[in-house]
Amino acid sequence: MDTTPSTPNNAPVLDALADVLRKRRHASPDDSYVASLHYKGLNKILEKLGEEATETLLAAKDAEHGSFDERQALVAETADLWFHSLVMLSHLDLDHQDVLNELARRFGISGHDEKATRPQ
Ligand SMILES: N=c1c2ncn([C@@H]3O[C@H](COP(=O)(O)OP(=O)(O)OP(=O)(O)O)[C@@H](O)[C@H]3O)c2ncn1[C@@H]1O[C@H](COP(=O)(O)O)[C@@H](O)[C@H]1O
Repeated sequence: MDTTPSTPNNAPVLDALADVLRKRRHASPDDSYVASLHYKGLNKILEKLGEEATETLLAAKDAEHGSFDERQALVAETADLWFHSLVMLSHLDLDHQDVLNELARRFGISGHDEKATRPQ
């Protein structure tokens, strides 16, 4: 039985967001945060992504033995990280579907087994 998850339509928010991000490529940077990131370019997007990654790992440490609020803060930081990752992909003419396809391709392949097949 094929247990590979189907990617189409299992993430409607991501589909809708990717559409918005594409449309913001040529929008006015004064009217849109996403357009302002595209306008400033890849280095700015990567700087934001790095900041969000750091904020996420700090939030994860707080959440490890933390309160409900600290766990919610981790969810919010992770959403910021995902969002800025999606902006990066969009800036480079990629999107979440490319990543979901790669995860689907890997699905069910043990990381240990995959690593063992790599050239030495
Ligand atoms: N999901 C998001 C989203 N998540 C986070 N952010 C923004 O990401 C920014 C970065 O957060 P920070 O707290 O790091 O910002 P900051 O520290 O004030 O930033 P700096 O000025 O210091 O660089 C904030 O302005 C957040 O509002 C988002 N901005 C937009 N979206 C989505 O993108 C769509 C398009 O947004 P606009 O382009 O603004 O219309 C929206 O409808 C949403 O669906």
